[in-house]
Amino acid sequence: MNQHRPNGFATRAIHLGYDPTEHAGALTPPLHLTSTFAFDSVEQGAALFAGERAGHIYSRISNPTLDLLERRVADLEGAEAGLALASGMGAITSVMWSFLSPGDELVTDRTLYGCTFAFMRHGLAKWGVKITHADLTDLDAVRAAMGPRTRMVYFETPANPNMRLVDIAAVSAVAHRAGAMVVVDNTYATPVLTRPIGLGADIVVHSATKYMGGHGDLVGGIAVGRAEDMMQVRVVGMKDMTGAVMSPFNAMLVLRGLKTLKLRMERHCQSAAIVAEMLATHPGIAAVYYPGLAAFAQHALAKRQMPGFGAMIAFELKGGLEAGMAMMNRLKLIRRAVSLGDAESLIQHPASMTHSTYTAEERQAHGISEGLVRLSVGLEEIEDILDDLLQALNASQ
Ligand SMILES: CSC/C=C(/NCc1c(COP(=O)(O)O)cnc(C)c1O)C(=O)O
Repeated sequence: MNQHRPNGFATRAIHLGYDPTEHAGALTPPLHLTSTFAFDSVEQGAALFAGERAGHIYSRISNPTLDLLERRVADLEGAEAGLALASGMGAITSVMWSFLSPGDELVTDRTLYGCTFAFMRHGLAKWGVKITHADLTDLDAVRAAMGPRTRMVYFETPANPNMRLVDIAAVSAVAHRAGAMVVVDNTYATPVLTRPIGLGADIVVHSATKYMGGHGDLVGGIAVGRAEDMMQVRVVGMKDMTGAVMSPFNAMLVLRGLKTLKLRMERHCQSAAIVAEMLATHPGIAAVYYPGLAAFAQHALAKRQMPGFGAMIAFELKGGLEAGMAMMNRLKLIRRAVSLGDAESLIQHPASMTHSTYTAEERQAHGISEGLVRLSVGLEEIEDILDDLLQALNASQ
């Protein structure tokens, strides 16, 4: 991950787009806690509404604190423009509503975060969008899934919860040949480890709740892409259809999180690699899914697509669901909680929690086993993380 170059990632994450001399010398950007903006004149207000002048009208449309966050995240992702939203689901739904209409088709991977899966199956499908799940690791399957009305290909890489990877460049080439746009949920990797725009994606979405905020103290979402696409999501999907706007206060917290994102990801990845190696050799473990392990089915793609392998690990115990739940209940330091990407290590059971939106049959069909355990490796001392996992694992031996 050593991408040092003038104005490198960490430098831009701290400085891009803000000059203290333009704000009374304030080192940190001002927080614009305002719902609305006053006009010099009725004519100026009318010109702003007509789009004839640039400026702020109302904080459900835009806000100066959000502006800075949007510019910074777009830059870090290598995109033209960005949009800050109330949550990851706010970002995902605002993008989908902006570009999909009844009769359109959406091709998506076999593994998705539970609420994304539910939105597609029980939201979009109800409004006449055809959802096709395909194995996006098989390019022939992607080609076969593309139809005359396929408008969008959507996937997560690595995917929540079983760590499936998708070859962004390869799938984007197939999708673009078929006239479809590519939307990638980059929550698990972050732009530190993967920048899908540079690999062919048209739009990237994030749950900023996770690594970008990084401290478990906010819910937020991000979308980045071409300027005209982001304007479409801003004025159609977000402003009118979901209203899923980020608060300026949360934008300030995400701006603060971004300053240490690269530093935190380096530590997260370092610790996760050690934990994954321990799990892979522990007698009580039946399977470990971590892109950085040589035994990981898509390790070659992981090495090609990711300079670091992230901090999410999925694994199964030999005693299945019962052993997994007993182990999780014996943990003392690692918190039993959903969400991920926090300073605190978090562990949860997808089948009964984050992916309980799937039926048991759907989970089986989508590669989410009943006994799967998902671990978000935090920033505690690695010795303490290992001690907690080992005491919980060994008690069952
Ligand atoms: C109730 S479960 C807690 C949330 C979890 N995930 C969220 C998530 C979202 C949606 O992001 P928000 O709307 O900010 O939660 C989008 N994309 C991905 C890959 C995600 O993991 C979770 O614990 O897996």
